[in-house]
Amino acid sequence: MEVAGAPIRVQSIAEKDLKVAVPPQYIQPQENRPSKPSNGNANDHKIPMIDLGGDKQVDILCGEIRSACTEWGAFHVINHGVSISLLDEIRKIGSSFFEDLPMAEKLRYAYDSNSPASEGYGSRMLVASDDAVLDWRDYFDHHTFPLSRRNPSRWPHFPPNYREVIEQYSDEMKVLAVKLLGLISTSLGLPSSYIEEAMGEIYQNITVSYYPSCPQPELTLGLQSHSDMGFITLLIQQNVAGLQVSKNDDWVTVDPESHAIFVILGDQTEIITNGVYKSAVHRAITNGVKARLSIATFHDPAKTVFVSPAPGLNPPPRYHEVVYGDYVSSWYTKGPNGKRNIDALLI
Ligand SMILES: O=C(O)CCC(=O)C(=O)O
Ligand SMILES: [Fe+2]
Repeated sequence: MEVAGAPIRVQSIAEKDLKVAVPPQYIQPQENRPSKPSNGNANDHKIPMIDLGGDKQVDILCGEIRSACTEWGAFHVINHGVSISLLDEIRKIGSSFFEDLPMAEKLRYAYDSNSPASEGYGSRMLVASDDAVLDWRDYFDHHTFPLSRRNPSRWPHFPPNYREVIEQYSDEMKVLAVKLLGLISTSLGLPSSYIEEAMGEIYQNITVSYYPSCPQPELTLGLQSHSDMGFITLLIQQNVAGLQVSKNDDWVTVDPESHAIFVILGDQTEIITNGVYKSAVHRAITNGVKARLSIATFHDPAKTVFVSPAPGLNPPPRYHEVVYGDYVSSWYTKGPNGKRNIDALLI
């Protein structure tokens, strides 16, 4: 945890005269360091791109979703219904907050280091213990749904349209998330509202992550390997690559596609689909020359919701029922460590 009154952000480390070496807390053990990504042209390394627009038949669309979810647990979507200008706008206000505001101004929005997953500007979301290796990342987390959690006065006041853009983006991403959860349910022969109803009220967070350029990208990670805890994450990147998805013991780089939205299945989707669809293990690497920006929109259930495999799907049940709040607590105490948390639920 941070020392009160002395918050450290990766951006301030990167801007000091540390041009040649990163502080030791950021150096990953050998086995976690990013080796050369093999992102060849082989078909099994091509992340699916699904077109949601047009008048494609639902069974064709669901076939594409099923194959992407089975093989990857992640896929790009285009013609998703969110305007491209809104994607551009949120990328713009996100980088402006990190790059145009002085550190002292940004720190006025610092998250509460005593409460895990609190809203605001931080750098240590996934740190389970004091000796954990640190991610080369700063972020701003916004609580956006349910509306009772949404309080734009806690978000940046610069650039002036920042809060308005986040609100609009939040609303549009929720619509897309519900649509995708419907298609995912249908693609498994479940009623289209199955997952949405099992989730109950949707809890949505938007995390803008900023990865300053790093003097030793070969030794560090922007974000350690993990799967997301909730149901579905919708992610966009700016033009610098860095997100990687694990596939057959290899890391595949996700190309930043400016018009597309990247869909990542979380652990609760793996549980409810009884493992037919697996959550995607992913991480972010750093860049030696350029800073990188991503915006991830998470969709989770309330902490009191029980999640269990849909009856009759791929029997017998392979996961224990879990109370979502317990799952989150275990994640924050033990750290993500790949998929260790969901593995603990395997029957
Ligand atoms: O920066 C990225 O592309 C990954 C972000 C991510 O995986 C997360 O915030 O959970
Ligand atoms: Fe993630």
